[in-house]
Amino acid sequence: MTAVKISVPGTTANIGPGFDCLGAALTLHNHFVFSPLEGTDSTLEIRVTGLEADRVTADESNLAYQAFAKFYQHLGKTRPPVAIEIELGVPLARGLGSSATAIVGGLMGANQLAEKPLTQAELMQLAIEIEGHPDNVVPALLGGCRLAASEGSHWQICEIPWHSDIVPVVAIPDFELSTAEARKVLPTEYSRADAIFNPAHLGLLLRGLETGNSDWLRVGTLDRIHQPYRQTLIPGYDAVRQAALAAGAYGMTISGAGPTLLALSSPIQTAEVTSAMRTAWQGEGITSTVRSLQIDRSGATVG
Ligand SMILES: Nc1ncnc2c1ncn2[C@@H]1O[C@H](COP(=O)(O)OP(=O)(O)OP(=O)(O)O)[C@@H](O)[C@H]1O
Ligand SMILES: N[C@@H](CCO)C(=O)O
Repeated sequence: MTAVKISVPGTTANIGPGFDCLGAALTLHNHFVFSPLEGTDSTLEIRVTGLEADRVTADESNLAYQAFAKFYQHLGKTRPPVAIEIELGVPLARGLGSSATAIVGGLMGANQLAEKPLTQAELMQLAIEIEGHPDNVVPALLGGCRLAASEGSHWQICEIPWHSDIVPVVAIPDFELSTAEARKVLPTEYSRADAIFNPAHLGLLLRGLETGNSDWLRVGTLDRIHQPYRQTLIPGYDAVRQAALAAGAYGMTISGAGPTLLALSSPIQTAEVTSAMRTAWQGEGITSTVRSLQIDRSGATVG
């Protein structure tokens, strides 16, 4: 078997009220190459290059390898010696689904090397089990904007139309926030008012994403499940949000678990929104990279 190459897009999860169920794939990618290791005693070699490469472990604790190992454990087979090359284009622990890329990359690499015993749906199920929630791994695997809802252990996945007039602008600060930390600050119980607020706003958001209706997007990005609790972990959140809205963004949310902030903008306002978010963060003493992206339609690809 020769080497297999897998490309996996980063993602923006939640998009406001869609906590743990809605996410979209973005046009920034991590690349993985899996090669059988032959003619050596070693069972694992990992090389990481690209963005903040020194922050990713190159041993058995590596998340892409953990997913690779989980695949063989699921099949009840011994995992083969493997060399993994990882080229990072998705910033780590910033709310852009870097962990989902590693999980999807590791599972797909293993499936290819094993000559595809699992279907895409089975890989998706395993990926959701490893990540613990579907909103990053599903769009990372399938591409597009996806809503995931479970019935017992079975998942219904629905593609959400994303209007061409909506540009995702991501403002990525130069500090990390791990998903585990950002989940710790969430309450375990919510009021009835909050339980009503979120599904109403999610419905509005989905119609806003489909139609490009600016009022539905503005109101539909509001949320009471995670953002009110997490925004305190993101210095400059209020300033960047006000700047993005003043520059004409339809709405602004925390991307995934943060700290990246996601503005939804019309194409004509994108340059202004981008510059306003960068300047607002600069005013708080925080350096950021602000990029306007597109929705990745392909998901994880082989070759
Ligand atoms: N390409 C990769 N290969 C191996 N491990 C990775 C890779 N990318 C990310 N990781 C691991 O995932 C961790 C980040 O996961 P975390 O869930 O905290 O953030 P995220 O996935 O970037 O954000 P979010 O889930 O909010 O979108 C990294 O610290 C690293 O351990
Ligand atoms: N839905 C997840 C996405 C980040 O992995 C969260 O907000 O915690």
